[in-house]
Amino acid sequence: MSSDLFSALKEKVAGKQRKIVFPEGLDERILTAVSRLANEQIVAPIVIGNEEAVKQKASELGLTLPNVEIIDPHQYEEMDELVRAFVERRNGKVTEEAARKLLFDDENYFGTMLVYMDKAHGLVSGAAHSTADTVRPALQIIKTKPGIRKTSGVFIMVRGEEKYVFADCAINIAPDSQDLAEIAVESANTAKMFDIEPRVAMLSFSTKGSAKSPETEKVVEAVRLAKEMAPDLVLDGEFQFDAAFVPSVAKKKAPDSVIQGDANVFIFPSLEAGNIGYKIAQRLGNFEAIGPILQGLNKPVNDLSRGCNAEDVYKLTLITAAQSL
Ligand SMILES: CC(C)(COP(=O)(O)OP(=O)(O)OC[C@H]1O[C@@H](n2cnc3c(N)ncnc32)[C@H](O)[C@@H]1OP(=O)(O)O)[C@@H](O)C(=O)NCCC(=O)NCCS
Ligand SMILES: CC(=O)OP(=O)(O)O
Repeated sequence: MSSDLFSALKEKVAGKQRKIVFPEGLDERILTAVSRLANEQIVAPIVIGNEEAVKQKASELGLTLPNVEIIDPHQYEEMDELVRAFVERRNGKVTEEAARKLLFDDENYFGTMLVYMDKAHGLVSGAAHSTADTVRPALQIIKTKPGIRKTSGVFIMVRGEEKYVFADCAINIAPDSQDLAEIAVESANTAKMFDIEPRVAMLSFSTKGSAKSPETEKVVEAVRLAKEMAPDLVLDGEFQFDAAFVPSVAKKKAPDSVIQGDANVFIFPSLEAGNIGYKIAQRLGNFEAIGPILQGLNKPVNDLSRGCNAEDVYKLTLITAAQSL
């Protein structure tokens, strides 16, 4: 199923020559994926780094980089233009001197500015940087789409024929009810991009009032808000995971719900739950975890897990290119 999913994405982006920036030019996994993408002519990669060092590393790895653009921030002729635009975008929050230093020293800020300035269509980073360092430039510069308050990160969890969406597993540490409702609606939209007809479960440690606490009430309110935001969406909660996923348990715990153990989009109540939950499914349940895919940004920027391999980089790049169309 995972290979079907990616053949469809490949077909979608092939020939479109989407320019995707890779700030981590010296990472072996990144270079391996870039070489494959360039040789297959699926995207037009832009690698950030010292040209000689990147070429040397590629040659040590036995990789070719046909038609790969390598940009060294220290040699970049349009740096002044980037600095001016960055200062203007940050609107008083960064001085010219600090902006110049960030763009020279931090490849994620530099790469994100290339996307913001329409010199590239999307960015993939995070193989060697924490999520915070990878996404902060995007939150500050690219920002969220009109009508969306918060960006969030979903994983597509794939095992054989099974496909599920888990969110938020990457960004919002302590989402409130409004955040959770927005994450649910956005995740349902992302699910459709992967041919998943969304059936959304808002998760908790309680099912339909079996426990009451500020944590469970937060999810109950999120369900109410999400139904208001997207009345046609199949969505319910609050559910424990078994009530959302196992039909016989749903019959006992939530017999009147529209979800009868057949949810496929799972919204976790906190980042602790979401990040731990996806890694357990990945490492104990043998699910392939594709993502995190950031949703709600004006332009696609995606963050890899530092535990990724070259195949993960390749796949997240296909998703990034598809998001940019
Ligand atoms: C995402 C994260 C880095 C943002 O934290 P931060 O850098 O301290 O952010 P700040 O609160 O200083 O905000 C920086 C900017 O980002 C914006 N921002 C913060 N969170 C945002 C969100 N979820 N969506 C959109 N914008 C957001 C702020 O509005 C602010 O914009 P401004 O400077 O233009 O006013 C932080 O929430 C975080 O570390 N999350 C957990 C990441 C993680 O480790 N995940 C697990 C591994 S995947
Ligand atoms: C998504 C995620 O958990 O990223 P990392 O493993 O890099 O912290």
